[in-house]
Amino acid sequence: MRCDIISIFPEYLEPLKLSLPGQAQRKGLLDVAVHDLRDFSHDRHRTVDDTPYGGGAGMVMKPQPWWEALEHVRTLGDGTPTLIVPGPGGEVLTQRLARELADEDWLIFACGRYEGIDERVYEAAADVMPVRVISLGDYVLNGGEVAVLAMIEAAARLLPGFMGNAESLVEESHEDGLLEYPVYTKPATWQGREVPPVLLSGDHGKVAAWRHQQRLERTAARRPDLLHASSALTPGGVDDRW
Ligand SMILES: N#Cc1c(-c2ccc3ccn(Cc4ccncc4)c3c2)n[nH]c1N
Repeated sequence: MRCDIISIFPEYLEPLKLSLPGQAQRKGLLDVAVHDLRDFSHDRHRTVDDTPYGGGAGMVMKPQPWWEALEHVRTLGDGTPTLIVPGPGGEVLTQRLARELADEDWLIFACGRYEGIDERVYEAAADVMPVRVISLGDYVLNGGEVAVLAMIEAAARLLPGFMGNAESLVEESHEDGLLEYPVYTKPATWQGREVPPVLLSGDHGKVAAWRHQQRLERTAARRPDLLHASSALTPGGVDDRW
């Protein structure tokens, strides 16, 4: 998977060189390139924003730097990329959407700031590539960079060969519609608190049953909205909602 990210704060994306995304890049599973939007603004002050038509507070990101940046990035890869624009008005990122992103060969991420990007950029981009507006959730951020970090990590960890132990992906939260079970490690007693004895029993069937029950109870307590469609309620089922 190739990811090109356009931002006025390229340093915000430095964390992609660390941990899992960094490992994926070293494994050749993920190629990440970051581009400074200001490199595509040609006035003396490298301006990328201006006042909104129709009035109102804040500034809007100018179309010309964005279009020049997108056209430049499009020359860097093979085939047709999908443009992902983080925004509070987008479809909300879910595990299912993360899988869709992981299936893409080439993603361009447009990190907006201020009050957003001139709408004509979305229109012009949609003439030459698929465009998806994606939101992290129903709260407001100041820009798209944090969202892109989350989207790339959520997708990259699903790439075949990315996670050393693919089995660890199976019973994670949201993978089948249930939240994950509680986990414990040494020591067996800590501050007078015991690890549940079943986990020390060596009985894999009982451990599996206990863990499934814990997932059901946790989901009912914290995310009852997930319970209605979870395939995990019918063992062996597949939940295509995620
Ligand atoms: N993904 C995502 C997001 C964002 C988000 C993303 C990109 C930009 C660019 C600019 N802004 C600021 C802004 C613009 C318009 N309305 C409100 C705030 C952004 C917010 N907020 N909340 C999310 N879940």
